[in-house]
Amino acid sequence: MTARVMAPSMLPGTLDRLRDLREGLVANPRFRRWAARFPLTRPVARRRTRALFDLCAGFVYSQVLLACVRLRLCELLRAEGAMSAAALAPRLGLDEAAAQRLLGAAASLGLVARRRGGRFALGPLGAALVGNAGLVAMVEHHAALYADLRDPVALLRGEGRGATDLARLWPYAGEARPEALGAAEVAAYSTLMAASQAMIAEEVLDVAPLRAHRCLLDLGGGEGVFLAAAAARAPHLQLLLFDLPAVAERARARFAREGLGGRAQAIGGDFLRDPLPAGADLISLVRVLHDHDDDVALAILRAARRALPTDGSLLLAEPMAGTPDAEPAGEAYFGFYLLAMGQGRPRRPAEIDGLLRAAGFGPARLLRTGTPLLVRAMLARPVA
Ligand SMILES: CC(C)=CCC/C(C)=C/CC/C(C)=C/C=C/C(C)=C/C=C/C=C(C)/C=C/C=C(C)/C=C/C=C(C)/C=C/CC(C)(C)O
Ligand SMILES: C[S@@+](CC[C@H](N)C(=O)[O-])C[C@H]1O[C@@H](n2cnc3c(N)ncnc32)[C@H](O)[C@@H]1O
Repeated sequence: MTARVMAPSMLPGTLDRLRDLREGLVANPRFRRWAARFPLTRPVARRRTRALFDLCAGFVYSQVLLACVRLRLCELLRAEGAMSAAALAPRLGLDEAAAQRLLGAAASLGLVARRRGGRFALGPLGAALVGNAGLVAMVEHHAALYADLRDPVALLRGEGRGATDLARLWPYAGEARPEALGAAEVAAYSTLMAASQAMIAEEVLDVAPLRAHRCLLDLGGGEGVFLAAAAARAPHLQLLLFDLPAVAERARARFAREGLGGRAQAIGGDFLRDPLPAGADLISLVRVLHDHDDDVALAILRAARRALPTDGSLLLAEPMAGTPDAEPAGEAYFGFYLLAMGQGRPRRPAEIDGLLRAAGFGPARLLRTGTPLLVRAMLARPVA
């Protein structure tokens, strides 16, 4: 018998068949009982049981986190050092047994850490929460998402579309005339975006080609936190922001507060109907495209293309689907978040590239951001 080298094109199909065979075995309860006892398969069985348990229980873990955030537990431990449950209880407004229960749960999740003498200190994950106002604001606002996800199948079937808590938070979603939104309607989401922008602006600006451009237009730029961070890095850069009138007003106030009035201009309008300001040779779309269905996303990119000179660039930055090692963040978290919001979807870089080409851009380059789970970035140039 002659040995045959497997052609590379056969490999994926063969691997898929082997995986199907394995999952077919796991789907058999008798095999699962055997594999949990057999020494060679037991470690894998335990790992998978743990993974499935975490999937079942994830919403409880999130509520433990919410309790810690609401009670400002991590800030307290940071300020005062390790403390016992008895000492922490009155500071948290809990009785000692409840404090002990919360601290035990938080320790099991890495938010706090057990110390000698029954005391608790900051844990590795709790430490990363301290001073991260954007993350704390995100955790707090998950109360709305939590309510909307109560019946995920109804959500998938489009029942109650437009009547979710998240649709109320993001009133431009599904709104025919978003430019008519008033100051009170844009305040909550603009504040949330401004607080969480700090987490991603530096990641994006680390890879943005600011030095190669004269004037940056941030489309859907919110309150201007991204542009203010760009201004600090690139003193030569002129800055333009375009957003809904009530949001642009908030950006104007921020630019004035931060002494950027001379360099930064905020223009109000609807990027789907109004002409975009001229003069920018770099346009950024930060956390904007995934908010919109494909037809609208394409219209935004076409508007950006029309506003750019042929030697200009488009910088697109947002969390994306299919990010290696962060797949659930894109597909599960942002997929269901945007479903609850009522429009948009997370896209893979190749899908964004397809939209960019249809809008008149050349092939896009994926830039290497430091934390791709939080934000990825792509750069494209117009085709002449
Ligand atoms: C010091 C020694 C000796 C050793 C140290 C070991 C070591 C290297 C430790 C690492 C320490 C470190 C640097 C930790 C850093 C941790 C960080 C930065 C954690 C950050 C976590 C960020 C999270 C979890 C962010 C979550 C973001 C969310 C949920 C964002 C949601 C965004 C939404 C909903 C946006 C909505 C907008 C819309 C509508 C979709 O357009
Ligand atoms: C998810 S927020 C992102 C804000 C900011 N780029 C950031 O990352 O913090 C999307 C922004 O797009 C703006 N926006 C939505 N629809 C718009 C439209 N039709 N015209 C102009 N801006 C719009 C919203 O007001 C909001 O500020």
